[in-house]
Amino acid sequence: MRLSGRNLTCVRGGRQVFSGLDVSAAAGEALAITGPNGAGKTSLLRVIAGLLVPAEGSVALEGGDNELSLPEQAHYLGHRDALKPALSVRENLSFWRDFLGGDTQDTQQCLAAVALDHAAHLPAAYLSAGQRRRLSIARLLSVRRPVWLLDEPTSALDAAGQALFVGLMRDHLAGGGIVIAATHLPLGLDARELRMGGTG
Ligand SMILES: Nc1ncnc2c1ncn2[C@@H]1O[C@H](COP(=O)(O)OP(=O)(O)OP(=O)(O)O)[C@@H](O)[C@H]1O
Repeated sequence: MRLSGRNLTCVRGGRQVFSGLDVSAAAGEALAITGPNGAGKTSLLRVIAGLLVPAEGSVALEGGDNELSLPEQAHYLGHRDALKPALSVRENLSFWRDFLGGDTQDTQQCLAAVALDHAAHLPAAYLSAGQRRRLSIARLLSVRRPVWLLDEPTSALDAAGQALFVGLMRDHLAGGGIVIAATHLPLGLDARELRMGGTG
């Protein structure tokens, strides 16, 4: 399996954010997208996730499931944790698992994997920033998808949370998954780097 984007150009608000960009990652590989604020890291992730249409170029996943589109085979973990504050931790995760569908996993086990099982009954509104991030990470586990697109995934995580997440990324890579992460911090695992330049 290989994800490849060719000759990608992204225009936002009438301004070219990047152009002629190639990006690729093979099964079992982590790619760290780095660069200064405004370089276009989030924009690139959103193009790969199918949330932004590139002005030029295209992205494809070779060797994936031919019946599914790339966005259907990818998780996008953005800056903001997409949680419903009035729902409990468990209900939030169940919602995402049912919404995303496909190869679903046991909710309680996913919460245990991010050390949130003790808080399963709490409304998401009560969670700390780090706990909200852990719940978002549990979404990656609740439905198996080969491509993880992560925007600053370790923001708000404490040292234990970062170590836990590194372990989950390693497991995902060992299972033939792909990780593409926009980050200002080292990912904590072997990763190829794609450095994006600032455009001022
Ligand atoms: N909705 C939008 N409309 C217009 N311009 C936008 C929009 N979203 C982002 N941009 C612009 O696109 C450029 C790239 O933004 P992007 O968020 O991709 O950068 P980034 O590298 O992820 O930055 P950071 O490190 O600060 O997260 C910025 O100049 C930003 O102002």
